Amino acid sequence: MQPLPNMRFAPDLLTSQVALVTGGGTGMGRATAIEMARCGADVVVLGRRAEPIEDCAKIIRELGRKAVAISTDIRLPDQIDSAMLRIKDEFGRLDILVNNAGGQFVTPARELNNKGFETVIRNNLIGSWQMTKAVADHFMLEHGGSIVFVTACVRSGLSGFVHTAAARGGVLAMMKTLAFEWAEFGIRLNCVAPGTIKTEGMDHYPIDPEQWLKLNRNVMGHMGDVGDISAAIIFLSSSLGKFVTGEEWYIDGGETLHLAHDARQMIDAVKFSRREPAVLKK
Ligand SMILES: CCCCC/C=C/C(=O)SCCNC(=O)CCNC(=O)[C@H](O)C(C)(C)COP(=O)(O)OP(=O)(O)OC[C@H]1O[C@@H](n2cnc3c(N)ncnc32)[C@H](O)[C@@H]1OP(=O)(O)O
Ligand SMILES: NC(=O)C1=CN([C@@H]2O[C@H](COP(=O)(O)OP(=O)(O)OC[C@H]3O[C@@H](n4cnc5c(N)ncnc54)[C@H](OP(=O)(O)O)[C@@H]3O)[C@@H](O)[C@H]2O)C=CC1
Repeated sequence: MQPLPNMRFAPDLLTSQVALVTGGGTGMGRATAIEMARCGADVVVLGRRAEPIEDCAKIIRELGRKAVAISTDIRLPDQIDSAMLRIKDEFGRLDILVNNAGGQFVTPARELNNKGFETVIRNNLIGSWQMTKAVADHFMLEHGGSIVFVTACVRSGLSGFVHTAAARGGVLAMMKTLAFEWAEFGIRLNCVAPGTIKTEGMDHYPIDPEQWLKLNRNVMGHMGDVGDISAAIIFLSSSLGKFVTGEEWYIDGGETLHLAHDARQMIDAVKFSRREPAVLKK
């Protein structure tokens, strides 16, 4: 597990709020769940494996907040319904949903079969929809709330990840649609799109952090940390973001600035091309 980032917000920012973080046992979800508790929220930590979510809930309880860990697969509606009933029972309300759970694998599109594509769509798009709809039906259409989706930087596609590019693009369009439809119920929805963030999730990828840096070319020259993402999520979830809805926020260390043309290269191509282009050599 990574060390926790320093506290960034006022300790009463989320007082009286109940938050649910999917994928809350590890990585960015864990950091967000714990930071929300430090800001005064009670927290539901959700994920499939019991151990990481229980561990996170224990840390939150040690901070003096109420926390429950609920083992749930966001792809399974029956499990989601049970989770909602448990939350109603334990807390009576839910003010914040962070749709952070997700994952994918790297593959060229030509080698991806239909089952693999559907697997990632089910996890990263349909899972987020099911959680969002359940939370709205059970809680937020009645008393309002805030929903943040953790997506990815897919504005220009994402080579090697066609499945997740499609899923995250779908989440963005869904989020904007719901932000319009549900504004009248006091529900705000936004996306946070991380660039390359150092988490245990990265261990699933066949590449070390130094290689990642060469590939993603962010202008800061280092990976982000979980606190960079939790800070953005908490800003949007809390009263600090009360006038923000339907937005997508790239937290990527300037990774996507490379989409722009660098005219300095006309003057001195060698001096200014500081990094290798992100082309995977065969
Ligand atoms: C967004 C891009 C930015 C770059 C960096 C991003 C980093 C992160 O997001 S890190 C944090 C997220 N964590 C992960 O990504 C975790 C790693 N991935 C997974 O755990 C899994 O791949 C999964 C969650 C996406 C799917 O798991 P599961 O539902 O258990 O699916 P199966 O393993 O049963 O596979 C079903 C089906 O999918 C195809 N498939 C799975 N893995 C691969 C693979 N490595 N290569 C090609 N195809 C794969 C395949 O069709 C599988 O069916 P079978 O062949 O019958 O097993
Ligand atoms: N790290 C990065 O650079 C980037 C990450 N992202 C996305 O950000 C999010 C957080 O990633 P990160 O913290 O790095 O990685 P992690 O792998 O640490 O977090 C993913 C979490 O999601 C949970 N999860 C996955 N599938 C399901 C499911 N079907 N039901 C319930 N929980 C599930 C996992 O727990 P369990 O397996 O126990 O269910 C795990 O705790 C993910 O959606 C990821 O794809 C996007 C861009 C870049």
